Amino acid sequence: MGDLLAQLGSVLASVMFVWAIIQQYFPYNIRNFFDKYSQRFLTFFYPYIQITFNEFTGERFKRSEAYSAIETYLGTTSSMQAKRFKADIIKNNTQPLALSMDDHEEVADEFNGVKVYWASGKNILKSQSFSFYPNTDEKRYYKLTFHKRHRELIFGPYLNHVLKEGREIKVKNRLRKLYTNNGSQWSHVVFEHPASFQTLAMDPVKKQEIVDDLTTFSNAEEFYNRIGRAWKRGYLLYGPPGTGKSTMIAAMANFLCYDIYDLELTAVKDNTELRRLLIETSSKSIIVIEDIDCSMDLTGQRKKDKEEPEESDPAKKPVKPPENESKASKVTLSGLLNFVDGLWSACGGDRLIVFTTNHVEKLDPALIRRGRMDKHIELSYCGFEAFRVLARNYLYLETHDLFEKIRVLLEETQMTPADVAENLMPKTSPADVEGCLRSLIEALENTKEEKRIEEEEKRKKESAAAAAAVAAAEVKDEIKVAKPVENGSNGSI
Ligand SMILES: Nc1ncnc2c1ncn2[C@@H]1O[C@H](COP(=O)(O)OP(=O)(O)OP(=O)(O)O)[C@@H](O)[C@H]1O
Ligand SMILES: [Mg+2]
Repeated sequence: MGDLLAQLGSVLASVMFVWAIIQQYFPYNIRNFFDKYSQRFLTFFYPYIQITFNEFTGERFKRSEAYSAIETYLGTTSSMQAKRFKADIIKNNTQPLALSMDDHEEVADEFNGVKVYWASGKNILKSQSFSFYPNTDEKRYYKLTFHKRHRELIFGPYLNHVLKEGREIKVKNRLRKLYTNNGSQWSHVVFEHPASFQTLAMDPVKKQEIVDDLTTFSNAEEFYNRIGRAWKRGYLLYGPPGTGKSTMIAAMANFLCYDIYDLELTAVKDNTELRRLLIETSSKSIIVIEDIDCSMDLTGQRKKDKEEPEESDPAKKPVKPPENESKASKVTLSGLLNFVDGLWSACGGDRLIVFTTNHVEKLDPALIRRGRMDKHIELSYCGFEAFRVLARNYLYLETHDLFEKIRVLLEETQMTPADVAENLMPKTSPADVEGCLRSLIEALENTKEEKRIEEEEKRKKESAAAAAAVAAAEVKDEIKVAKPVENGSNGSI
């Protein structure tokens, strides 16, 4: 055995020596020829295919999108196999670190029962210039190896799967942003609102319906392409103040991992500026216009139209800004309609457009028709199920003897989730659970009493008005009865 190894060693040494001579002294053409045929010879016996994904392709400074998607994908796939990782901090609620496998690691992956191998590596190019701090030029790559009989599966579905998954994980891990417009420019901060659908207090059936709708929408790129519609969806959230409209938007953004563009319509000069702002929004984002009835006077346009006949198309008429606005915003209803579903609204990827309002009845029907605002969601006063979510969030409470009383009171009164939440907010540490529930009961009873007094006064006023009307009618009748007598007496004279 020892002899055999010694012989093998000497053969290898000879081959390497000959190869070194060839490299040194043979002209380039011959070397190339030799390379080509040795490769062919090898592939004849070697049944595996290899694909290399370089970190930088073409322009040196632009990182390859495929490389970074693969890096992210392998970060999750390799976490159970690789032994050395590179870690980067990401500020994400669920995961603080993004892992990717370190150089010269190899992991296996499986797709439809086919095994493939990913290896990471790097080429180091020596720097030509002399420096005390040698500047090595590292070129990283991933190498995918698989059997040639799976060529079609790997080139098509598998690589698509890797790139799609990688991009999706990347979107989830990135820091999300909250943009707002300062005139025609978007500026942003990091979006860190902690709201989620778990903490949102509303009827669970309705909540699940919204979650399902969002999930279906975010996965429906092919469907929207097939039916020939732009991949976007409009939500109208309406309800009294403090019922969770803004909170729901934050929950939607966290659920889908989308950025938020909070559009301040009164700061937009005209329709052109509005369109420019739209074009600058990125895909996978939620465009929000809060309190749409306050930011624009869209409401009375059709009515005012009759008073001001000079502009025949109501949609073209400039929107009147609130009275204290010195600069008139020339955004029109038609400009806004185009923003929501005109040709420009289709550029870029998936987008949600969300309007919120306290007065849905004031909005122009054209603005909120299906197709523009596909889903109308009413956020209303706190019901018992919504209360239970708040009790769980604020007091870690699943059930309590006082719940039944609260259920009855909630049915009899109208209190917003914001008010209920304020009463449940612990004022001591540890929380005085019973005290919080009693303070809520007291608040509910006060609201009930106020409502009763209000209704009684209303009833009194109504009955007083009715009595006054009856008295007036009686006086009228008396006059009518008296008149013929007067006439009769006059006639007789
Ligand atoms: N449904 C809800 N679930 C959980 N918290 C809620 C809910 N509604 C209101 N809140 C609480 O009340 C506060 C106000 O809610 P939010 O700002 O979402 O109301 P809104 O409907 O947007 O009101 P407005 O119409 O005045 O803008 C939030 O900070 C949130 O903590
Ligand atoms: Mg709000």
